[in-house]
Amino acid sequence: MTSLVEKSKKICAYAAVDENLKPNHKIIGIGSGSTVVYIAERIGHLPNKDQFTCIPTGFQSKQLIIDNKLNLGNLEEFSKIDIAFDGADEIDSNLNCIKGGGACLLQEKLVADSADNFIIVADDRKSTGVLGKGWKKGVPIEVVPNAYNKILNELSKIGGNPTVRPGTPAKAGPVITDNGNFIIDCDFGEIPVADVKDLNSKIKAMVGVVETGLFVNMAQKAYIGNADGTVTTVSV
Ligand SMILES: O=C(CO)[C@H](O)[C@H](O)COP(=O)(O)O
Repeated sequence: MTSLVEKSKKICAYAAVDENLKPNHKIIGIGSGSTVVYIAERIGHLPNKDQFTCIPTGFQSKQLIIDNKLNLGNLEEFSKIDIAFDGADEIDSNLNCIKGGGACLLQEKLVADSADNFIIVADDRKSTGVLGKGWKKGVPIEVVPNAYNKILNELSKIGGNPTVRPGTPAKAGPVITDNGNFIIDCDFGEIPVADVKDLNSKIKAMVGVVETGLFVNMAQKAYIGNADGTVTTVSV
């Protein structure tokens, strides 16, 4: 039986596609995770699906595009994306997000940054208003492998509690991203909305950091699927 959470992922994803994908859109960014599965599914059901080229944010995303028989593109060829849809691990009241729970944050941020419209889809557990309130695993940070120890020290110095994400039990040693890097998850406790941008800049300034999972002022809209079957839309 489909769980309420799964249903809420589906309704928000379907609503996001139905209300935002326009006839003039040609290039679509497809994010990663379990909620965007329904984004690809919905686009795959459209009679005009052949008019779109979809840009993936990682291995799983690429498979979603292929499985739904959508046209697959890449950022090298299409550097300007009309609209991108993605999930989130947590969303604050300004639509800043923590992303990277699935270790795809670098490609996700590249696609979001290239998109004219960036739409978040998530079930209502993710919309807490303050980053770090519900998502307790920390901010995902992609780092060059041989810099991890240096960056662990630097993150501790700015008040974080960092750990290298383990690949166990599937793999001994750290998770390796689609880009061949490590992920550090760094808990900063609750991050006030006014502090998110500054924290992101501090982490980005550390040499060896490739990208952070803090998506600051990137999303224009979020579609939140509620357990009662309704969808809440938030815009900035
Ligand atoms: O950032 C991500 C992957 O890196 C995902 O978008 C995020 O983890 C949300 O996933 P889900 O829709 O399964 O909750």
